[in-house]
Amino acid sequence: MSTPQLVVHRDKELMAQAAAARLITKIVDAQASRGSASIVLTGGRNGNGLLAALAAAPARDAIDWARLDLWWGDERFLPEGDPDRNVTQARAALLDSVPLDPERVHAMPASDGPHGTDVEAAAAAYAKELGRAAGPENRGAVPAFDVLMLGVGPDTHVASLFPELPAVRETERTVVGVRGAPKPPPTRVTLTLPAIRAAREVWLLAAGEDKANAAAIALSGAGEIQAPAAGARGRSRTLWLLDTAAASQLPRSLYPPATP
Ligand SMILES: O=C(O)[C@H](O)[C@@H](O)[C@H](O)[C@H](O)COP(=O)(O)O
Repeated sequence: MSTPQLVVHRDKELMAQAAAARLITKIVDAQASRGSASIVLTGGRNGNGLLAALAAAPARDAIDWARLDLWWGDERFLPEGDPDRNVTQARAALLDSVPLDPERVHAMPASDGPHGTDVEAAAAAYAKELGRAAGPENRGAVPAFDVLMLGVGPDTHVASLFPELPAVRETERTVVGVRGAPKPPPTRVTLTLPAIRAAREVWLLAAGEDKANAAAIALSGAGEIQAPAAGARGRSRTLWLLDTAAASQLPRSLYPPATP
């Protein structure tokens, strides 16, 4: 697993624009080398801010939208179309305005879908969908996502992996249901750390003063059960994208980088 690298931007707007530019390049490169790209989206203000910046970026149409798979790191287990669902917000920010292949937009199940309110059945169905998309080189578990993005919560949660709750301790399953999440809504579906770590690159997004403590804890050697963001690592790259406010409490040894 890769060691985190940090990129600190002046403010959250610039962070969103720079991350969107970075994502366009990643997708175009993956499509050039492998024929298609697979990206895992995150909810939250920063994840949606990035999608809105991508929608406004002139270079966005360098992406071949029909050869892009979109997955989600977590979802609030609510009815289809609920404004609080991550997929609803992503559609409004970007997805509805680009020519994606609907078959390749892998939204997590809604609470009024085929599994009803059974969140574990919904999680198992998503795990199966991921398994179908995974090549044999990935042992059938999850695809080797090109980029998996995660917003970081003020309590160091990522996806719906909250400190000390059972989901963050999962070592076998790739997707689990969450009940009793400290942030509403309490019922959610989430990728687990093993699924997150299958990604080539993991990008953690943190902007604002309320993230400063979480970033400092997660980047200072905390354990992943207490600080889930600390366990979110990519196979070849782990990138923390921060604004100066979120970076303000990082240990001096991490930021600014030491000069040679
Ligand atoms: O499911 C949720 O309740 C949110 O999506 C949450 O997980 C969010 O991603 C982080 O708290 C970061 O949020 P911001 O990017 O809004 O700071």
